[in-house]
Amino acid sequence: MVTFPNAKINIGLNIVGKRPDGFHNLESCFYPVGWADALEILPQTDWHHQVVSFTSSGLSIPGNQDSNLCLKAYRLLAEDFALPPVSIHLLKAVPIGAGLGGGSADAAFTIKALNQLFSLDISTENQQKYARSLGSDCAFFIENKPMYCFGKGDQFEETSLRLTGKWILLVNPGLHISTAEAYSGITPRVPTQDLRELLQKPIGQWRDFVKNDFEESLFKNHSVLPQIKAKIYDLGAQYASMSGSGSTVYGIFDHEPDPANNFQNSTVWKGELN
Ligand SMILES: C[C@@](CO)(OP(=O)(O)O)[C@H](O)COP(=O)(O)OP(=O)(O)OC[C@H]1O[C@@H](n2ccc(N)nc2=O)[C@H](O)[C@@H]1O
Ligand SMILES: Nc1ncnc2c1ncn2[C@@H]1O[C@H](COP(=O)(O)OP(=O)(O)O)[C@@H](O)[C@H]1O
Repeated sequence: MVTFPNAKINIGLNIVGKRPDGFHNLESCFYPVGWADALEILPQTDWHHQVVSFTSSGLSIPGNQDSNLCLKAYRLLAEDFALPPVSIHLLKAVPIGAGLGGGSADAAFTIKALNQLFSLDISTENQQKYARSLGSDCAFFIENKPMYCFGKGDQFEETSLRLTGKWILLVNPGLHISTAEAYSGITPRVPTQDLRELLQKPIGQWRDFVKNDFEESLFKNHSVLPQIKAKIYDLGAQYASMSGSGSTVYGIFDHEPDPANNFQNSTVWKGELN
């Protein structure tokens, strides 16, 4: 089976408080985008095949293969189900440590693929429970549709926000910002305006109201980030922001953008939103 674990963007991201478990409570709208890895999971009938093998190609993934989130997801399900041996191959295309949730998507799509491949009959809710234990934004990718998220980013409320047909431009300057590092630069605060209400305003007004709390500290330390954001607005974006804990900056357009030579040394992706 081949599936395509896609990235997400954060539209608005408020870090509202620190939790007793050391994590932070946040409020954000998570929106799926088309930039994706390719994940192949093949059942192995060969009796001497090891229980699970993992290989990857494309972008190189930091850390050893054994800690890959796809393997972690397999092993997690194997605690509760008699899973047949499989070989997993991941073609990594979504930048890593980029605020796009790429690793979390791989984990969630592994859970979904194993569930389907072996007819495990795990409910959506229980798939989300498994995903939650692998990463805070992992559960989002089980349903993989626009959601207002809160708690650790692992609790959801339906949103009517749809940007179908709009264009998105994603610019990743290759700066690896670890999520833990980004959170350490934040002073949490409860926002004065409810993000759900702000997102009901016309998209052209979001610029003044819809904020990503990580921008303040990270833009100070990494000047390339505000430069990219300004260029995206220059290209005619209706709204631009950094996604998650960075370093990807995105723009939403009502037409196909032409990034031309504006973003040398960055990886650029564009596509239509669903
Ligand atoms: C910032 C966000 C916003 O969407 O996205 P990304 O930038 O990673 O895409 C998420 O909160 C990232 O979630 P995720 O990447 O799954 O985080 P995890 O692996 O669970 O945690 C990594 C580290 O980030 C910090 N962390 C994470 C989530 C959270 N709600 N509070 C935290 O303080 C903790 O220090 C934790 O050890
Ligand atoms: N399949 C995977 N894809 C990307 N990163 C992975 C994967 N498996 C494990 N990781 C680890 O997760 C880290 C990326 O997590 P994070 O900083 O939250 O980035 P992202 O924004 O891509 O979710 C990497 O440093 C890497 O060591």
